[in-house]
Amino acid sequence: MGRSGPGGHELSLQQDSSSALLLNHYISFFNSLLFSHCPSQTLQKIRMATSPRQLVDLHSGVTHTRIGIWDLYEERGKGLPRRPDSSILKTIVQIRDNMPYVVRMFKEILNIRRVRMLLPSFLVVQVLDSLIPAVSLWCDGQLLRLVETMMETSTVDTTVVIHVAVGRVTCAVASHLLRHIQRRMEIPINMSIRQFYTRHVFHSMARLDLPTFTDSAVRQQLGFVTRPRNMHVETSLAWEVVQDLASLATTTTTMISQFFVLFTVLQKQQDGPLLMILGFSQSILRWYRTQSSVDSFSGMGVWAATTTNNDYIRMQGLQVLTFSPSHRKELVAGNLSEYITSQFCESALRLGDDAGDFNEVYEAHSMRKFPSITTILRETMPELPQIAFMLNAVRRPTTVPLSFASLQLIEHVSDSLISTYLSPYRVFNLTAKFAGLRNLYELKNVQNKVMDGTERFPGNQQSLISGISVEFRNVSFQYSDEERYALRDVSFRIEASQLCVIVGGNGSGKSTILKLISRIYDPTEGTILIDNRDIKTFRLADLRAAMSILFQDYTHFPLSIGENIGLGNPGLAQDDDKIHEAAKMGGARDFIEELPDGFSTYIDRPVKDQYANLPAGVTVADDWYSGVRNMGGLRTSTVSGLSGGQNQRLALSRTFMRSLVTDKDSSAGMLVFDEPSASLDPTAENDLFENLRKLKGSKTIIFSTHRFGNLTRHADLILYMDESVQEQGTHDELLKKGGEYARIWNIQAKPFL
Ligand SMILES: Nc1ncnc2c1ncn2[C@@H]1O[C@H](COP(=O)(O)OP(=O)(O)OP(=O)(O)O)[C@@H](O)[C@H]1O
Repeated sequence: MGRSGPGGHELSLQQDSSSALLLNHYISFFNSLLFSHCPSQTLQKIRMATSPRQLVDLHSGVTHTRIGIWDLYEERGKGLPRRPDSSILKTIVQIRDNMPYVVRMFKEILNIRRVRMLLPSFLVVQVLDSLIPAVSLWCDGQLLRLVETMMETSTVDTTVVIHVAVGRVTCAVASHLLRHIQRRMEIPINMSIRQFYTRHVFHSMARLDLPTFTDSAVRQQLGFVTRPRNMHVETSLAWEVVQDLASLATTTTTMISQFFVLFTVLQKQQDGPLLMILGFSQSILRWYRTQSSVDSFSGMGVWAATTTNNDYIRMQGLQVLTFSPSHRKELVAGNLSEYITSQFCESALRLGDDAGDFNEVYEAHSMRKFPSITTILRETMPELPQIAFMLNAVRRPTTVPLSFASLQLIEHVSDSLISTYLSPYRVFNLTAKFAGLRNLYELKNVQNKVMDGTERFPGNQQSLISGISVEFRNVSFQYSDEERYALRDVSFRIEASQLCVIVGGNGSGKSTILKLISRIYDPTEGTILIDNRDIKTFRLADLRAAMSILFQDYTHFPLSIGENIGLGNPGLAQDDDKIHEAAKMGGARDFIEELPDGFSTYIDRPVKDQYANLPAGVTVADDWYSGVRNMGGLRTSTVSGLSGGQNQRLALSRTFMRSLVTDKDSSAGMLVFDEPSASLDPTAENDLFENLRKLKGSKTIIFSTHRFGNLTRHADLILYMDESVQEQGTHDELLKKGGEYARIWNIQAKPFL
């Protein structure tokens, strides 16, 4: 367990391992009793696990501690700030900087009619509520006076007793009523504010392009603004700020009024000042005790923990494999259950019971140490005022009951005072919320990375009828944070109304070309020309309206099937006839019409029906709910999963929405398909190719695929990709060339022709 210099570390670990070998045989034996459901041969295979604990200096300042299966590395003395930007000065500066956003928020929410009507009344009710503790304290003070008179004269003043009783009951009833009224007003205020800011955030987010939306800094900004703030009630950030500020103001009112009452009550008491000092110092010492214990963990400084224990890592992996629904299909089909159970048991036995997650293991480890003298002293300090009180009581025993009651009263007030004003969390919380408000307002100023152009496209709408030309000139592209180039020095030209098929292996850059054509990204180097002009000069909205793109990783929107298709052309998204026509073109109409709600069916409805708490084992389909479900027309579920091919037909229908509805309405001059036929059955694939061949000559079609088949033979241009364009030409030219394209064609397509 001793320290050693660098290099001695591994050696001493091994020594410890061997000395623990015998012990672990016994551990394994006991474990075998525990894990009796594990196969017997498992037990024979068990090797020894050791949990040596060592403290070894790796290099100056960094210590390594072995805690069970975990390796903890600490850089002592290099304290991390307890919270980022936690200095008082920084906090004040942050609050000052963010104040304009808070003022703006107040102005805006007061423009909402319902809020303008309810918020002032809400604040008045809150202030009234905050005065109740002072009234209640006054009643307590009257009780103290009663005790005092009782001790002096041995009589009880019944009028005071009645006053106190009535006062207390009134306080309780008033408090309950005021809270009820607050809650009643709070819900509609919150709903109105939330609606207002949801619209604001929705607009700011919907306009973001892909590189900006996926940028980590933007995601952080979005996260703070959009994450659900409360598990049960979805409150808005703005409302939280209002609530926090109001609560700060009302707590201050409570404190001042309580102080005033306390002062009035105690000034008539002989040892009042002493009791004040004792009561407050007790609260401060108690606060200090809790603060110090909060400090102790962060006092560890910079640290990191890891485990290299294969058994532990594998056990975690096996648990995920077993409990996650996403692996269940393969687990069952692969007949894996017996194997993974035996593997899990083996690893569990080797590990023993002391392996757990780092926090648990660390806690167990730190509990072994005895508390230090300073910790014990710190724990006992809050008792000192009580001792002083008792010493004083010995001097004047007759005042004990009254002084004791007063002391309790003072402590109650001082405890809540200190926890309110000395709590750093409250201040930091408010500062963080102010910063969140700033993020919320700044969201609409986030600049998209793909800059918009200024020129209209096309200059003449009629020109789209004969397609769009595309040219890549020495284009290279790197995804952000990737070292590798996805495309390197790519050059080609597709003339207007040509059919171009891009082929190549996985990761060869086919999809990336399509993303650059639609300006999802801009090239890192080189230029893309559309109709002989730099693509960056055109307005993005025009460019995208002139193209119809089907991405490989097509997703369904959480909307109805009809709207999913309709959104292929937002201008016609409400036109049912066109949607049906597009569905027919995509080969989806027949199966959609068989669905329970036809084109109105949701594949995965974003709002779930609510049912009374289901007892274990009872499903929604059971009789209990049939009455309400039949009456309300509730369905057991939305459409349960579509096949891969049906999904692809929906995707094609969405693409056809823009391009093929009717020639008159069609605004797209270019159709771009990224591997659209992989899951289609042969008939559907054939229908698709027929449709595309018919369009040849009137629209530019770019089609990316792994499959060398019918379409490549009809292509005006084939690009064979592997990071850059390896071969290009027509089918016959490339076959004649006898390169990679010809080789793969011979393997893949020729035997079927
Ligand atoms: N969003 C991304 N972020 C980082 N790298 C990416 C991203 N998308 C693709 N890549 C990388 O860029 C390269 C080209 O990918 P691309 O998707 O263009 O290939 P592909 O030819 O379409 O492949 P496949 O046939 O498998 O669909 C690959 O190395 C891939 O890993």
